[in-house]
Amino acid sequence: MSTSVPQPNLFDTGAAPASQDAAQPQPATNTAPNPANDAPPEKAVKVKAPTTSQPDAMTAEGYGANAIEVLEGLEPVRKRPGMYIGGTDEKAMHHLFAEVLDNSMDEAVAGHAKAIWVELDADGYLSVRDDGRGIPVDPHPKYPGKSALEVVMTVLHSGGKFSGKAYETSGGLHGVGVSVVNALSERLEVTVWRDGYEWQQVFSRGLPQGPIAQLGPSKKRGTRERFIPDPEIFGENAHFRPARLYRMAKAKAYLFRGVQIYWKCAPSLIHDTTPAEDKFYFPNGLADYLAERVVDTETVSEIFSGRVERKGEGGAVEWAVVWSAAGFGEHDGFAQSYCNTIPTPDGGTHEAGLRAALTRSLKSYAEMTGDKRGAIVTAEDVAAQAGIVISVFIKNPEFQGQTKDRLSSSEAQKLVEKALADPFDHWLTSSPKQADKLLQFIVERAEERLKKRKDKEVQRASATRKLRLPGKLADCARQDAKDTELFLVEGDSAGGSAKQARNRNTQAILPLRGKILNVASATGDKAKANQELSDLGLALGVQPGARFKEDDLRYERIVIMTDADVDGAHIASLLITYFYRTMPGMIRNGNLFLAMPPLYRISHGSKTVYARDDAHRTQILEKEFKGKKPEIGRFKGLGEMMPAQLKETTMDPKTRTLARVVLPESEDEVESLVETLMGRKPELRFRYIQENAEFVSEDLDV
Ligand SMILES: Nc1ncnc2c1ncn2[C@@H]1O[C@H](COP(=O)(O)OP(=O)(O)OP(=O)(O)O)[C@@H](O)[C@H]1O
Ligand SMILES: [Mg+2]
Ligand SMILES: [Mg+2]
Repeated sequence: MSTSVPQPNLFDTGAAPASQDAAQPQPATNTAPNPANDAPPEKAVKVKAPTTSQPDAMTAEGYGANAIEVLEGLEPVRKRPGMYIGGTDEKAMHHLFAEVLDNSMDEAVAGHAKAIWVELDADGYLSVRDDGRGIPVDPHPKYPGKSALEVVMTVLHSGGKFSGKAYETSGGLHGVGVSVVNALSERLEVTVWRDGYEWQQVFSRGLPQGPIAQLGPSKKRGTRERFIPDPEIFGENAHFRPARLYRMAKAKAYLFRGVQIYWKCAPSLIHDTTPAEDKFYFPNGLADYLAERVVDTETVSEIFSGRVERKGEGGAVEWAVVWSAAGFGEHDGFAQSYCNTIPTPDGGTHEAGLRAALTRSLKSYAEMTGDKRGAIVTAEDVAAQAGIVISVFIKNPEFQGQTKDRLSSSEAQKLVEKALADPFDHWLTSSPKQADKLLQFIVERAEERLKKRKDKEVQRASATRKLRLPGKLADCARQDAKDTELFLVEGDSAGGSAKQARNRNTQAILPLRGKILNVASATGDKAKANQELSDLGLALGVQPGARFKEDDLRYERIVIMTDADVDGAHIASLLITYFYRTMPGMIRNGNLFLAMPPLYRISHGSKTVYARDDAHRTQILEKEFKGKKPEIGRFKGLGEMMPAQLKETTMDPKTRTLARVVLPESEDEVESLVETLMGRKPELRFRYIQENAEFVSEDLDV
């Protein structure tokens, strides 16, 4: 209700001066009379009881009981068709057909009809006839003067499917369907053959065009509805599409093997390959459907199909499942489900029950045959590449929402799980060869899923880290760690050569300013050393110390590549010590390596051999160049080598030698090792690296 809030009456053009009594409560125009109000008489005249003829009924003041309308009969359907058929587009219009067909299917499923005739005439009329019991035509006890047929056609929520007496399991649920079709049809004729007579009643936009008429005796049985959608609702240009009707009719026939559906369409309406006449009859039901669907698909197994009926309990389950490695057309897998022949495109409890049953049986088969990998299989893996069709018939189904798109009856899940368990167990054990193949296939799906998840994690992790990678890192292209290498190179010039010599895909280069790395005996610029070390940590993807996690390592191998001289040895020892102190797990795991760049290049004629050190040189001279006077060159550093040389001698996995850094076995050795490496005697360090026998084991790279 409106209240008398004090308001400057800005719009008042009447006699009362607004300014004078602006502070006084002003009765707003059109409020209900208020006897306690001291309003001036001329204003009271304006106040009158609301009537429907009031022009401003849309204002808040006009919103009274009169604004609350009750739509009678089928009016609401014509006012809000979207609420009943999901819109007024072509899809919605074809839903009219579904409603009428569903009613005939209910009659067939209930065991009273055997055949359904669908016919689209040249003038746009669609008719659906069945040979069922016929809609009752006797007078309705609650609506004097009206036949049951007229009630069914004109009263929402009227029908024979509420109690479960006339129909045990039905797609019809709300008693709304055919009345909606009637409301939205320009003209609808119902013909009923029943009790020896033919009856007919005609409607237009839901309104009877006369009483029900008895046309004469007939031995036929059944119901026919012939109708044309109302152009006022669907538009002048809306027409039924033969191909669409054909598809819908055929799909229904698969869902109930006890029905034959005859299709006929005026040839003048057909502009594609849709047949003008056809008959749908599928004695193997869903198995027939799936077989037809996968006719060009290579499948992993035969179709697993079956039907279980709970006699007397009003429940039945029918299913067909097959797996394909290549997928089904554009889909890897698909699931089509139905409840009481109503499609449930959003799935629901029946689909869940099927997945659960298949998964459980498959896992127990794996266990029975001693295949441990069955443990990782989930319902998701089972369904990922499966073509699934399932249809259940249950009493009082519950759907989510008005559109019946998703089944929510928990009973359906139990029913399906129970129904499928034994047949699938049996199917598996009766053909072990096929079962093993299927199990193998599904285990692979599970492994794929796990791998994908892991890859995703790695990718995500490296994507976030990538943002923080040190600028001087030349990263490799590969995102996951497998088979990748990080070369820690001394100095920018060697870094440049290494960048040219590397395999971009798997090898990354991080140039380091080695000298400032001496963390243990650091006397110099600590801040710069820290920057260097934090760059190193970022590149590796790990954190030093307690938070080090091996799995974070961004590369499989970390290769220290320094010059083959005293300085190089020093830097290598500093790095090894740093890793040893802060991330020993990396060494223990065998991720840390030393590159073995040559010190000498020995060539004679076209023959070139590289020597790691003096001893190696002596050995080579004796073995390879005996009696000759080869040219011997000494590399002053990595930066001096041609990229191709560096690649061949030190970096290319096919030709290089890497030494894996291993931890000494005992604590004592570790102590003396650190002393040797970190002490202030460079000669010791140098010798140590040169004779790295106990410390570095040579590992030919694979
Ligand atoms: N072909 C038919 N043969 C026999 N009875 C029918 C037929 N079509 C409709 N009926 C009767 O008319 C009733 C109303 O049909 P309608 O389609 O309006 O509602 P419903 O099928 O009960 O539920 P829903 O609104 O979910 O379709 C049905 O319950 C049934 O009793
Ligand atoms: Mg219905
Ligand atoms: Mg009805």
